[in-house]
Amino acid sequence: MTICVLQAFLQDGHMPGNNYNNCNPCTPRTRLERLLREREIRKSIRSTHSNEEARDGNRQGELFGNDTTLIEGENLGLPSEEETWEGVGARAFFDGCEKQDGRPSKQRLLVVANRLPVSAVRKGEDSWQLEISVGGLVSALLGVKEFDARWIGWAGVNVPDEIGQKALTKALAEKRCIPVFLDEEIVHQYYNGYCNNILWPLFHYLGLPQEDRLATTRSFQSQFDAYKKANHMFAEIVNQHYEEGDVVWCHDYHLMFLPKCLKEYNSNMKVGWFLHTPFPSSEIHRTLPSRSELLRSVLAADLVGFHTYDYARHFVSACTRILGLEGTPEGVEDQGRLTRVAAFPIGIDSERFIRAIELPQVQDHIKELKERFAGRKVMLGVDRLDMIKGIPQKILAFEKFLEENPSWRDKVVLLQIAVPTRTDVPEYQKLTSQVHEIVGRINGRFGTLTAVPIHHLDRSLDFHALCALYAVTDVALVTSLRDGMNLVSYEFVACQASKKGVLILSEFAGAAQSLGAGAILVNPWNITEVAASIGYALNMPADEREKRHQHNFMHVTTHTSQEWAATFVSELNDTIFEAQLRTRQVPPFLPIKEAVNHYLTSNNRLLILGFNAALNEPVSALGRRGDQIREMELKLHPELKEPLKKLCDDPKTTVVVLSGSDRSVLDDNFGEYNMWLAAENGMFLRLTTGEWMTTMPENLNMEWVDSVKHVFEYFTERTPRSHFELRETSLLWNYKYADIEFGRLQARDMLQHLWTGPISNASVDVVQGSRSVEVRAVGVTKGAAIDRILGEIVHNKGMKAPIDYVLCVGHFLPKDEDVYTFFEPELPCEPQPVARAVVGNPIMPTVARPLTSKARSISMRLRKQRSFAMEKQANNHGNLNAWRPTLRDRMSPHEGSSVLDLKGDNYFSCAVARKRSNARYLLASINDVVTLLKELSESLSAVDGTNSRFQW
Ligand SMILES: O=P(O)(O)OC[C@H]1O[C@H](O[C@H]2O[C@H](CO)[C@@H](O)[C@H](O)[C@H]2O)[C@H](O)[C@@H](O)[C@@H]1O
Ligand SMILES: O=c1ccn([C@@H]2O[C@H](COP(=O)(O)OP(=O)(O)O)[C@@H](O)[C@H]2O)c(=O)[nH]1
Repeated sequence: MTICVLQAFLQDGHMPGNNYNNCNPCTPRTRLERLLREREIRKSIRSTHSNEEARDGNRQGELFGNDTTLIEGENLGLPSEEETWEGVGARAFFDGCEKQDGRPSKQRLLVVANRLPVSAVRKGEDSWQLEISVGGLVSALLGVKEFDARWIGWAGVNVPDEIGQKALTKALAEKRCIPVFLDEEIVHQYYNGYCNNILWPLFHYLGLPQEDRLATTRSFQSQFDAYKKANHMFAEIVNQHYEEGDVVWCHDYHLMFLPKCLKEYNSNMKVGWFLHTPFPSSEIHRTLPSRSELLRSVLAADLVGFHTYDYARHFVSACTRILGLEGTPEGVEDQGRLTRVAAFPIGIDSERFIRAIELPQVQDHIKELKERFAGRKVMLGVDRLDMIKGIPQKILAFEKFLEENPSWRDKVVLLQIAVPTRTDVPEYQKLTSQVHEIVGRINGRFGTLTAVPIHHLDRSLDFHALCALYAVTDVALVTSLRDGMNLVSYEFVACQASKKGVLILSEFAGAAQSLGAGAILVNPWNITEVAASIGYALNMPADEREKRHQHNFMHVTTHTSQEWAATFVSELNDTIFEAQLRTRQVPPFLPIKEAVNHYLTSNNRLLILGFNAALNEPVSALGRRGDQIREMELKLHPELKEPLKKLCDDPKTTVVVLSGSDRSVLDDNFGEYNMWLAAENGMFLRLTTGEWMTTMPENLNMEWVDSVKHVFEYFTERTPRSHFELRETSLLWNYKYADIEFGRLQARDMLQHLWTGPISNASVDVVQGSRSVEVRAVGVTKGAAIDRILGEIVHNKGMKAPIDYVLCVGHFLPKDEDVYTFFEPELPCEPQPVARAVVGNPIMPTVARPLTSKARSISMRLRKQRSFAMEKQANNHGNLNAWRPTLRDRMSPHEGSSVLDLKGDNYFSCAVARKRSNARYLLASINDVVTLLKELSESLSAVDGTNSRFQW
């Protein structure tokens, strides 16, 4: 559904379907407008659909098996092959998205999760019995019916033989399931080892196992290798079944590597990843040896989802702190690519539970239970037997309650369903014994000949028995030490329409964020508090129970699993739609070959190169800590030394390094080359064989320096690992080595002060970098300086032929991007007025000398030519496109010899590692700059000896 709507957007920018356009003519423009519109459509489809269902006699109830054992032909809630379409009433919304038979097609969805919704039990060489798997992930996804879904996963069993694999594949196909066959060794290392012994406890704040507690001979590394291998096996099966346009939805911590594998196979695949567990604070995640690799793999997805905002925030923070990437309110950005990160709280198929309570077999169960526990209040715990569920803590709190409230001892019973899980992992085996021991002790202590206070079951219940239990419960006790969401709490609420029992809920379960107002929230580690809450719940007056229940019931019935899945998929589609929009605004990558060819065929070339983040040595990925002294100095990339030398020595090439850095930094790095250095955004200029001179405008006001210095000192003192540079014409405060979040907060404060405080009236420009704040004299930009620099170069070289090739490469601040547009005829650009510098300026270096008058006159000529071009453009304002002046037009030699002779294709402006830019092209990283300059220099060697057309 969603994909059809969005595809139609992409094609013509209009919502498909006349009906829709008639009722609301506005076309959604923003992301939020689009998502709201989609939600409206979904609601409308759903209400039509449920009316039809009511008319047809409620089909959904039949879709779900009544027992945990399924025999062939029974359905799972996933529609069968024939049932891929429902909701005839939706047709109006699907014009242009119809199948050949006239029915709208549903969004195809590949759900990839470690565990299939069924586990297989072998009954013979080629016969299998399928049982519903237990766990929140399965329960939630079975409720999702709006998609043409297939489920890819492990069937929970080792099938070494081909006959068995074929038969199981066939049996699963009927349930729209596709198996991934993992052998025993992989399961042991990947599932029991890396997933359940490392990631699971870590993500639930239980820490990493000590290396000596990892299964004897198995090291962390071999488990991680198995994890990656298993993820590749999942990817292989996805690739086999993938069809263009499919949404691939990867689930959980088992498959953190999968998004990367899938994108490597097909970068156009729409990939979402959702985590069902908590994502811990970055301080916990950073203890994981494979922390960066896992984060990067997940970031390959288009959309990353979590149950709560907290988990999403932790993830973004881990990416910022561990990978050094940019976290934004939308997600995580890496070199212009955005991975959207958001919270999508899961829900349940509440209708299914509400309807189940009315079924005769459930009513029978309810009757039986009521009789069995007559005269006693029923307390209930339903959990997998997992250490995160806090079962021992729960039982101990119950013991404390009985101890302190003797009058309740024969009036209350705790039913604890503890579903065995991950039984091959030693920690889980230990937990089973521990729980048995505590239950035995308490029953021994408070039991009588005819009754015990705790009924503990080490098994799962079928759906109807579970619903009956939920319905007769007075107090549900969820004491998870950490829990991604906890659907048991939702299911309990859904089954309590008549009883309106009380929910005691751990504040460490994701569900606490949604059901917190109606439940009694507890800290499960505080046994005294939980015991007191039990007393409070058992004694709660009816009107309070009613109010609390209504609050929770409303949430559970509106935030369903259907809504959850539809929202996730809808956002995933929209994320891709937005990325496409963004891509259209992003310049293309530099065609290096073309740039080299034009370089070779030109006679007078000018290379303008930025330094910071364009030519410097990037910090190695492995050693990347970003906080060490050795990384703080700007150093020319070692691989650039040779090519740069060659380019500088070429008589037909002039190289200028144009940087914000001060003169000493440029002297240190480039002093040995035959090139021009333009320091402090072009305020100082020197040919490396000569002295520094200044191009600084004479009326530059620098009175603000002391006040700004004072502000920068203040923030530097209070922001560890930040530093500031006092340059001649600007001050730069840099926090790239500081704690990134703290640095950002400090920068916000600083900017606020600079923009609105006493300095706001000074003639300064405050320039915000990604991890810096710079204050410059007003009007100082690289673009403004280039005019004067060119004037000096042209004069100095006594240039005879015009410059017929310009390559301008840098990671420039947006403010300095006017350097790209300087050479562009189409874009307006205001050069700064040029005037002689004042040598006596308080912060002027004594060694710098002003521009020569000849250079100034050339620079003036350049500027005149520019305004002539712009005038021409302005005169054509009726039809701007009718006359587009080329640089040749602009620089036509009506004042003597021409300076520039650029056709559009001889000008290559290029932004490094930026997502949006006024440059014509992009280079992804410094490494690409290295490749480019190497190729240019090598091309010179290839044509060595042909330089006789020397034109200078
Ligand atoms: O498949 P198993 O290893 O036997 O484990 C069962 C599932 O446990 C986890 O469930 C989580 O998902 C629930 C729904 O989002 C959530 O409510 C709960 O808090 C989580 O613990 C696990 O994440 C699943 O992958 C397992 O299948
Ligand atoms: O005997 C049982 C006990 C539990 N469940 C289901 O197991 C899921 C547990 O999900 P939850 O989110 O609470 O925790 P998880 O086990 O996924 O960590 C719920 O949907 C329960 O209905 C079940 O089917 N049979």
